[in-house]
Amino acid sequence: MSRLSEVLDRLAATIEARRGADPSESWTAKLLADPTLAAKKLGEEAVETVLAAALKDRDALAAESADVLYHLLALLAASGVSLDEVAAKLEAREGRSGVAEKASRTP
Ligand SMILES: N=c1c2ncn([C@@H]3O[C@H](COP(=O)(O)OP(=O)(O)OP(=O)(O)O)[C@@H](O)[C@H]3O)c2ncn1[C@@H]1O[C@H](COP(=O)(O)O)[C@@H](O)[C@H]1O
Repeated sequence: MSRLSEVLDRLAATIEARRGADPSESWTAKLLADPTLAAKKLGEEAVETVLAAALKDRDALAAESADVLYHLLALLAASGVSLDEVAAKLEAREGRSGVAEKASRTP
């Protein structure tokens, strides 16, 4: 398993463990209690990621990417979408050509 897979697994478990925790003491618990807030924060972090890339700021790009991954995991947990469901979507795309698929959808 890659280092990223391992840390994401640990983070997902930490997020699950925050269910029912006091939102005034845990940002994660606050996101879990409010999927709309989680979606908004994910959008903000995505924009900050795009800006970091545009500025060619490698360190900021890595840091903002970490924010995106954390907030995506929190949004999925808040919305009741399991990581297995996301994995199934990715698995279904394995081996397919993105370019060919896009072309087949274009009249
Ligand atoms: N990985 C994170 C993580 N990444 C970001 N954040 C929080 O997400 C919030 C982002 O909000 P803002 O964008 O408003 O804050 P900001 O990023 O400081 O502001 P900008 O620099 O973006 O303007 C901040 O409060 C960060 O602390 C995180 N909060 C928690 N975790 C993980 O979740 C675990 C549980 O933490 P609790 O949330 O405290 O239970 C932690 O041990 C970490 O592993």
